[in-house]
Amino acid sequence: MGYSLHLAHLYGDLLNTYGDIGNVLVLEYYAKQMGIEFTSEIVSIEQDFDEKKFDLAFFGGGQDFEQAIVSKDIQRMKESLTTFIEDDGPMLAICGGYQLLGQYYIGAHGERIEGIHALSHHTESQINHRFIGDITIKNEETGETYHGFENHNGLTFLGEDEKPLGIVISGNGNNGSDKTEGAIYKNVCCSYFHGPILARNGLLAKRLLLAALKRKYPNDDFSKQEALEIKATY
Ligand SMILES: NC(=O)CC[C@H](N)C(=O)O
Repeated sequence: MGYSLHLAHLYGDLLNTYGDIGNVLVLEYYAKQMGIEFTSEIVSIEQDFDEKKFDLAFFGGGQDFEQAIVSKDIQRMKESLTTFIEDDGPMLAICGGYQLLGQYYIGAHGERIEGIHALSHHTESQINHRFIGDITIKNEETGETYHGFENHNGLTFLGEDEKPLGIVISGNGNNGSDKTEGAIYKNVCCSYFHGPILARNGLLAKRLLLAALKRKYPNDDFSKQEALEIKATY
């Protein structure tokens, strides 16, 4: 049987800090090795997100200026994106995208940039400071270590129903104080990692692809795809 996955690249023309689009290329790269036909399309300003059309979604990072534009437009998609997430749709959200899935983000000039409230975290602002540099974290459940580069003003605080993507080994992470980095809620995976995150952490790409396959083809056996070996690339 031939497998296919179709990805929504949310605001891919506006939010693409440090080549976040590379995450889509990496998903395509591993999908090919797993025998999956992989396609993607950008869903942006004034377009609709049809939750039945997509098997996974990617939402990249951006600067406050672009984020404010996206914040206004994305409220139209609040319902369909929330339905997708609650229905176990796999999604990867980075930095600005991560912030916009949550309650709100206070920008560098104190402005409130509204999120879609699909996830329970919220993001405050640092005063005249950014977290910039290399970062390493470890996911406590899988034991996997992830490497990346962070550059953000926002200080994110997780909600009670969210788990961190990892515990900070070196670097700052969500807020520099509670040792958490990123968020996991259902099949949504959020992080401040640029790099792009999946180019340096192929195991995470594999997890997202497997989640999408299992959700779309619930009766199939994916042990062959699970066996795909991914070499460390960081
Ligand atoms: N790199 C980003 O996506 C940055 C997100 C946001 N503008 C911040 O500074 O926190």
